[in-house]
Amino acid sequence: MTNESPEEESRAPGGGAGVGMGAARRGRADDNVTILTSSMDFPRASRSRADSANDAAPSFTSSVELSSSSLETSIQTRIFKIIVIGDSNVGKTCLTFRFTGGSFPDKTEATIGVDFREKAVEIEGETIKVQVWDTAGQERFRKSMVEHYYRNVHAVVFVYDVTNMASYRNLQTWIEECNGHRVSASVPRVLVGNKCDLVDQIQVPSNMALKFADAHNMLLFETSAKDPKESQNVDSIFMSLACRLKAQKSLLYRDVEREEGKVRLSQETETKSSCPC
Ligand SMILES: Nc1nc2c(ncn2[C@@H]2O[C@H](COP(=O)(O)OP(=O)(O)OP(=O)(O)O)[C@@H](O)[C@H]2O)c(=O)[nH]1
Repeated sequence: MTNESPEEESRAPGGGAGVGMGAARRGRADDNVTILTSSMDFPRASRSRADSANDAAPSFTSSVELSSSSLETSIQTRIFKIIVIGDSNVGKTCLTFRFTGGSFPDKTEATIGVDFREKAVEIEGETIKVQVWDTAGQERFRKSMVEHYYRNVHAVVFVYDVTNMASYRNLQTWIEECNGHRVSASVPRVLVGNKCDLVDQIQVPSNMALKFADAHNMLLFETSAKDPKESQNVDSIFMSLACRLKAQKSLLYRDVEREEGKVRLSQETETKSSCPC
């Protein structure tokens, strides 16, 4: 299956990985992509209890219950699960907040376990729910949850802080953790350098990050969850993944049809080429 090699599709237009406060992606006017609802912030019981990692488990359970209560909607609407991974304090919560809520949170606390946020978007006429899992960066708040993060994941966003070289160096560890949980190579991954608004404090040069992204077949986004001018670029991180996932699924449908001996491509496959992402 051609789109089972995300490496090719992950390149920014023009061949190389995209970089530079989203310049490569800004030109992609989302003509075929509409954000339908502002956001849905799932109950965040986990934030109020910082005592132990085990406290995170009830929070997860309550979110699962919420999901099953909206089963009817889920049957009609595809859900893409995207997890956001990286060191503590790199801005994972702020990025997910910016995408799902359109704003920068006044105050954040360390994520305990996981927070879920969801946003409905329309891509080529199909409504898709992008479910973002904002994971804890601190080891002590991750322990009991890691298996849940990676289960049935559709895409992964690796985040580092451009003003913190250690957070960049640690990316290798996060990638190893991801691979260690048997996340398939066909699961799209992107790299995000956050806090680009702090121009005087940048420690991670773009070309270094670009090489790393290239070596791992990832698209690179350098952006800022804080800078409102970057909000479209933050949206592009998640929308590019949603578009790729939609395209992948379309090809899967096509392959099923082939197996059944049908030659004609499904309509969804035919519309793939018009996806702006
Ligand atoms: N200047 C600047 N600060 C940011 C940006 N994004 C996040 N921050 C700040 O960085 C700090 C950490 O942000 P979080 O989003 O909570 O970090 P996190 O990666 O979710 O941290 P954990 O939950 O511990 O894993 C907060 O003080 C944010 O206000 C950004 O783009 N620019």
